Amino acid sequence: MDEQGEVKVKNPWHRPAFIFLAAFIILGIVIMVAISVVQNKPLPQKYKYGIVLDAGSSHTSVFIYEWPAEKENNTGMVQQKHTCNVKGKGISSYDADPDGAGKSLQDCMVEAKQIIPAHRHTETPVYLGATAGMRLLKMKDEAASEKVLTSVEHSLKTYPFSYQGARILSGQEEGAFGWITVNYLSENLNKPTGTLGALDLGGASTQITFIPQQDIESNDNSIDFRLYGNDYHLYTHSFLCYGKDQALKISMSKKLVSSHAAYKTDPIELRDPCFHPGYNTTKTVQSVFNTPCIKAVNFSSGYISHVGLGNWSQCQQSIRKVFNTSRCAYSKCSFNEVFQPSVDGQFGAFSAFFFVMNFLNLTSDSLATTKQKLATYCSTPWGKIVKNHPGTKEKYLSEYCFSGTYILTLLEDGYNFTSENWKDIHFIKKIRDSDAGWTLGYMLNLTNMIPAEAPDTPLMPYGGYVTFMILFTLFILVLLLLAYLYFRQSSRKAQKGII
Ligand SMILES: O=c1[nH]cnc2c1ncn2[C@@H]1O[C@H](COP(=O)(O)OP(=O)(O)O)[C@@H](O)[C@H]1O
Ligand SMILES: [Ca+2]
Repeated sequence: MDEQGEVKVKNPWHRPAFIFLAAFIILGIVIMVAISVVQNKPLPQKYKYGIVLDAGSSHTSVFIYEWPAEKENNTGMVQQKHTCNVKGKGISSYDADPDGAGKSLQDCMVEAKQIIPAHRHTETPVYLGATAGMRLLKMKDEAASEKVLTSVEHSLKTYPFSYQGARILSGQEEGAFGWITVNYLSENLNKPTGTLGALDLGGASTQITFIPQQDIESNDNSIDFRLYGNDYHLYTHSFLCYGKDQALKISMSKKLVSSHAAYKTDPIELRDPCFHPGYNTTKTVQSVFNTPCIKAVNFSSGYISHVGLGNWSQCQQSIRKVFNTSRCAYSKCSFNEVFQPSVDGQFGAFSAFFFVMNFLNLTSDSLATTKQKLATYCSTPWGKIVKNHPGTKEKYLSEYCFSGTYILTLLEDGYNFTSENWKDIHFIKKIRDSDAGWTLGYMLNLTNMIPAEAPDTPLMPYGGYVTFMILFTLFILVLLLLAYLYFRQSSRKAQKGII
């Protein structure tokens, strides 16, 4: 009994090393909890949806977009989930039958109902934006354009989605939203890298938008944005009547007006270098002159015999007459007295720029080679062209020589691209599986999905966070194990002392 009273048992819990170890563990747990709170990331991911109808001059397309609900303010998160092409022509062609415009959207809207999960329907916004076809109809017959818009509005309101409006976009909006789309999809907006200029060719108008190196001398052509904490000062212009379908009408009307034969023969003969040799089709005068882009003229006949000559250089000469480059009230102009700074940087050329150049296989050649190949293509007999492309719509097929030459002339003589910077034009349809065009930029803007300031970024990327948590947990387990071993050894020593 006395022996026991003499042995001093040292309490291992009071050793400084142990206190240090315990403090370390507590600190570790506190850090882990703090990071978990900051990094809190709910799973599984929920998706949201948005619908934009692109009511173009030639046709309407319905775009369905999808994005993770928690990440809507991060760049590059919205993706195109589905597109549906509305059967028939664009809504502006329903001027004499406005109800038909609304009805034409039915099939694609039913498809949208099937694609978007039902529980998301009521919160899914639907926007319809009409472009140059409706701008022209409004010029020609404002009441008719309003009836068409009312008809599509009634139709869109019958679906379970959240209808947000149907309106005609201005040319500046069309250009600016196209620019936002291509730069959002290329993830250029929150990085210090350069941006991509946007070239959009439609049927009734064409847009050019880019960040210029020099001052913008006309207010009409200037747009300012603040996106993700960066200021953007954009040059943009939309040429109404310079889409490829209207440009073809203008070009044909000029040929008809300048040809004496046009006033005498029946049908009027139009010998056209922009169509293939052997091409010979009867068209109505009305089909060329039915646009506010051309002044009405009286002819001897209501019919045109459109005869192809297949001469590329003559074709280009005739197209040059469509651009007026004689006067400019600014330091520089593109054409028709419109201010345009020198083109600068890389450009994405989409919509009909892509359709035409891709069909002609001219998306990656030098300017000189492009001209040579196009000249050969235009001189190819019509019969051979039809035989070589059995699946292609004859209207598109007959017009590719004109459209290709128009694109070249617009880019070189209109916008002043040269053989040096031709390689900076990238003919594109999609970027990361989403179509280049104004629709995505329009929706991002209206849903406030591009914040003016950069959103707060998490402390560390998700992968890094998971790795950190695993390593940290392992580290703490090892510390606990060491503490246990140390405690056991100390107790044993103490017990040996007792014995
Ligand atoms: O596969 C194709 N080959 C050639 N042209 C096409 C093809 N698909 C669409 N297009 C053309 O692209 C243009 C699209 O213009 P859109 O209808 O968007 O008019 P807008 O933008 O002037 O309102 C039209 O000229 C149409 O004919
Ligand atoms: Ca368009």
